[in-house]
Amino acid sequence: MKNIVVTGSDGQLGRTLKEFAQKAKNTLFDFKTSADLDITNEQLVSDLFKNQEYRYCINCAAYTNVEQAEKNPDAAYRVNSVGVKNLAYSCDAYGITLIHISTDYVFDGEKETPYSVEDEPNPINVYGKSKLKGEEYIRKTLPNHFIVRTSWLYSKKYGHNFYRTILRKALEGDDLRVTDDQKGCPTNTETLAKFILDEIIEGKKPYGTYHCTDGVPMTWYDFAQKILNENGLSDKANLVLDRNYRTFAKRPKNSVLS
Ligand SMILES: NC(=O)C1=CN([C@@H]2O[C@H](COP(=O)(O)OP(=O)(O)OC[C@H]3O[C@@H](n4cnc5c(N)ncnc54)[C@H](O)[C@@H]3O)[C@@H](O)[C@H]2O)C=CC1
Repeated sequence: MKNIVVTGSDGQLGRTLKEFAQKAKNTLFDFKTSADLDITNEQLVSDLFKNQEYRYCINCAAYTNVEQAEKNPDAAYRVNSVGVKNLAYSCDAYGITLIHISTDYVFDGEKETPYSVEDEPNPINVYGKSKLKGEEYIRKTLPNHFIVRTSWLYSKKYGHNFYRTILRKALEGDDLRVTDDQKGCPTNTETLAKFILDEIIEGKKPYGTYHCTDGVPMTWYDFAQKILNENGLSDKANLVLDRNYRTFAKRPKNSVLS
């Protein structure tokens, strides 16, 4: 019987894993929301891991608001770096394998071709820097780890994400102003959840760093078009290419992961 704890289980990936967990055989899941377990609290993490016989920890907990992270870097580092360090230390102490999710935003976006796991990270915003620090703590302290970088993550059912926002605004009849100055691979949380459960845990992949995306590079504008097409809204919605769209945080121009 595999015993798996999922941290940050109230986010879009956590909720997708919860749905998939119902079908998993010979596996016991313990889903911890941010209210059940604050990963920034070292003592709480250690007490929980000491008293349970977990074999894996899937860390879905993160500070994911890229814009807010610029304004409140301490909060981002607390969760994405210190919180991850706490998990890595306790996983090491109690023989637990850590499956941690990271991001395409560890790269600066200057490369013309897709980023491979061997490419040198060089984040250009606080979110990316805080996530890279988390990766580094894991590599330093815990041999039995998987770091899975993904990109432009969305769920059709859960949470706040680009897919759901475009759909909602289109249905409300709002103008959709979207930029095309970044390229990445949108990734459904279902793809990532399957990769974690089927390939990493069941497939027994070797420890290390992996990239997992839906594999089709596009701009945000292309993605918006795809969402509208998929939902039969292309003719009704007013999608406008907005090259003046500015964000507070710098974003990599190309964050396509190989
Ligand atoms: N959303 C995206 O576009 C991308 C996300 N990722 C990564 O994928 C992973 C999953 O992301 P999502 O499901 O989209 O995020 P999300 O924002 O939907 O969920 C994150 C969860 O972490 C929880 N959390 C925050 N602080 C916590 C703390 N101190 N202790 C415990 N839980 C805490 C939140 O309550 C939330 O439920 C994250 O590691 C994220 O960095 C990577 C690339 C892109």
